[in-house]
Amino acid sequence: MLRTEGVTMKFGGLTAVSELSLDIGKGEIVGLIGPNGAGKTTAFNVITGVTPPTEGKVFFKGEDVTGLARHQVTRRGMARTFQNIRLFKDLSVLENVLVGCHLQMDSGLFASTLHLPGYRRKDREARAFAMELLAEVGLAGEAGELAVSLPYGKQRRLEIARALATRPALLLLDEPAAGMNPQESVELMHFIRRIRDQFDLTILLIEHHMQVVMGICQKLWVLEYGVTIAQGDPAAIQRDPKVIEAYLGVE
Ligand SMILES: Nc1ncnc2c1ncn2[C@@H]1O[C@H](COP(=O)(O)OP(=O)(O)OP(=O)(O)O)[C@@H](O)[C@H]1O
Repeated sequence: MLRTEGVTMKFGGLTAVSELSLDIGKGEIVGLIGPNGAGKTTAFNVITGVTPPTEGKVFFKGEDVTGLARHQVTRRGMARTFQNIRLFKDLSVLENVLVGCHLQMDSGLFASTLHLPGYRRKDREARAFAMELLAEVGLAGEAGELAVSLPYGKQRRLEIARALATRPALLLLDEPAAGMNPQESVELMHFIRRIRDQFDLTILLIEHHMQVVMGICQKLWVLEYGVTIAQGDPAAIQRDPKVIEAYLGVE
């Protein structure tokens, strides 16, 4: 589903990501972990087309998507959430999800401005789909409220619903458990597994919360200063001396 070949990202003299080679199969839940500043978010930015890599290639569903713009990557079925929640604060919960739906709709500005019949039908369908997604993430009752009025955990779910609205095959989650208590984290694990099954997703997540990482990821890549220091299943990673020293030891 997703493969990167020797992806390197340099900012001036700093190598934020060095020769990262990921290989993620359809339906897998995979974790990208490492201490602060290890290059995880930079890797997400390269994969999702925010910045082209300095070197290396990104393949998505077998296609070379290196250097494509963000909207082109979205169209091909990749969606993400952000470490710092990025919702449209002045829009309602429903409208936030509709933004995601419209990113995937192919009617142009012309049709939408003139409110042509085809557009109106698509708009109705988008609203129905958005309401379905809100029901899935447990926010149907809050559809008309302002996004900013939701408590933190619900804003995270809304961000995921908006990402799902683009009908992705691959979902990238940047620290989905950030700021959650242990009970919320357990619920989040069930939630992530459920949406993976229900929406036929492949999931790549960045997470510091070890209980979540070890609980749901089938495979892990561990970065330190941009370098991949370990890769494998959670049990092997937990035993890896380099990982213990670099990361788990300081938890
Ligand atoms: N646009 C940029 N310009 C210059 N340096 C950058 C830029 N983006 C990231 N960096 C640097 O690249 C390194 C990796 O940062 P990145 O945010 O990818 O790490 P991270 O693993 O996501 O960290 P965290 O867990 O704190 O989010 C850091 O040293 C950071 O300061």
